[in-house]
Amino acid sequence: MHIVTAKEMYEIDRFAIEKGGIDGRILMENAGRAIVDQITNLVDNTERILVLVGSGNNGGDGFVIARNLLNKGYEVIVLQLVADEKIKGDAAYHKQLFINFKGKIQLVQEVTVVEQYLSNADVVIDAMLGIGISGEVRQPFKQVIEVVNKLEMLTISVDIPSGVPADEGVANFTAIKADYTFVVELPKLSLYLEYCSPFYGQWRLVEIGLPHTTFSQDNLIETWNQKNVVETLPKRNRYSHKGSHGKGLVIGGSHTMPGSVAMTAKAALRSGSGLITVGTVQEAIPSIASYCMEATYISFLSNEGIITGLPAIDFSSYDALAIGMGMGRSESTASITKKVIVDAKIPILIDADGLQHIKGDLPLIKQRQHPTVLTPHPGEMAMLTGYSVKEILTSPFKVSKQFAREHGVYLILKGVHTIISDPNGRQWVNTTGNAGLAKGGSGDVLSGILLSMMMQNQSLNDALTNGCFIHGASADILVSEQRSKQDLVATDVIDGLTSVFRTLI
Ligand SMILES: NC(=O)C1=CN([C@@H]2O[C@H](COP(=O)(O)OP(=O)(O)OC[C@H]3O[C@@H](n4cnc5c(N)ncnc54)[C@H](O)[C@@H]3O)[C@@H](O)[C@H]2O)[C@H](O)CC1
Ligand SMILES: [K+]
Repeated sequence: MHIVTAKEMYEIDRFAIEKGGIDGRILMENAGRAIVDQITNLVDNTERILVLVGSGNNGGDGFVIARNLLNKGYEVIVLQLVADEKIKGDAAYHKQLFINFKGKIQLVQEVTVVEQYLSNADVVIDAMLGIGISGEVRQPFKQVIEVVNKLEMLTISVDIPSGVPADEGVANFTAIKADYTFVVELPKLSLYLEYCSPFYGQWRLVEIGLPHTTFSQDNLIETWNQKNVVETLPKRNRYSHKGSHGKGLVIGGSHTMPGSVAMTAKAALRSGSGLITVGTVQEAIPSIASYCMEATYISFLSNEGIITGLPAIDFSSYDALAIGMGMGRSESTASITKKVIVDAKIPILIDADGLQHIKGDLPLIKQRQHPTVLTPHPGEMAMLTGYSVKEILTSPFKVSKQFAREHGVYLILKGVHTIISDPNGRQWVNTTGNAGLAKGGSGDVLSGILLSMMMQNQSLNDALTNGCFIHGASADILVSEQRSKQDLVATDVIDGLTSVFRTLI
């Protein structure tokens, strides 16, 4: 499903009205009624409802909601926070309908008066500001937002919690902290920004009759969900053999960090790879092999438990490789990473310490004729780009698209909402995963799943989006059935893969 910016949402709206011929007042009616259907599941009609409306169409939705709740026997008051003349067009039409239906509207701009009304209500519907917000929230909205947040009453936002920007790039704002948000037709970008999404509370889309098209193909951002995985993940052929599912190489590990490559290898095997070989230091092989008996091993030259030399490897005998996990950050591991980037004429995934090593070698990556996948978390992304972590979290879509295009890489920016970008600038947001994954080793497991997916018979975009989905889905199933976010560890996520493959896909 497309994720839209405010500009794209307005384009779709304009298309529906101007080319499609649908009346904007009907869209507003549809929005309000669809949201009322949701509200009636949450609130019973003995509760007193206060609807806060602003000057735009978000306020217009508020009038439709108020009228339809009134029709259903709810006690509703609308507090209009702007002067009458500010309410125009479709919103004015629906305001008039509410009046005709004997609805009560109070024009209030004093925050103390708003506070009195709030103290006599059980539920507040926030229809102050929608996707049309620009700049900092002005008065009286700012104070009203602060009062609503302080009271901690059930708060339901229309389309977007008032004050939250629709798009990325705005780091500081004052906004309603909603319990529920009913998002009109398509998800807005800010739903997938970790500093904005908590404001939405629980959210759901409501359909109002708009087409799900976006017009600027340049900016395609989509969610990747179970339906997409089911459609794209290749089925295992009855007549396939181990060679049909990929032969992968994992390079990394050190004497003090054997677990990382062990988890990558095991996760790759548990996600369908045919054969996995681990290239690591001699000292680490016995412990890794006892955990991952299905893999084969290449012993790398080492000194004090750190890889120092790359043996002769025929990279062309592998379908893909992953490098960097637990490798350490020495000069020798840096030069090995560089050599692999140049010599291996196969798809490569670079993670963890490998990412630290490539900062100065990005031109080498651009020259590669085979795909390169980078899997940074925001801290590593900051290291690679020179932006601060805050800047990356404020504009993760823009920063990752720019980077993927500029360096010709597939980029997986890991986070609460992992963003997958391809070298053409297309982007997807993963929809699975939970806070239980914020632990050491999660990234190693993800790398293994991705390596495996890269070797199956699917496009690289599908492989990476499917891999991210499967990783998060394993954690989600575990947390809902046997583990908690507290005790979940990375190896559980490998064990949980079986539930994902058996039940979800
Ligand atoms: N197709 C759709 O998506 C539909 C959406 N609907 C709803 O309409 C809003 C968007 O409406 P719009 O009139 O464009 O903007 P807003 O209501 O969000 O607000 C504009 C309003 O607010 C004033 N304003 C702007 N910035 C600020 C600020 N910083 N502080 C205070 N006031 C501000 C501005 O002057 C305008 O008057 C969308 O979210 C949906 O809820 C339709 O109902 C159905 C179709
Ligand atoms: K709102």
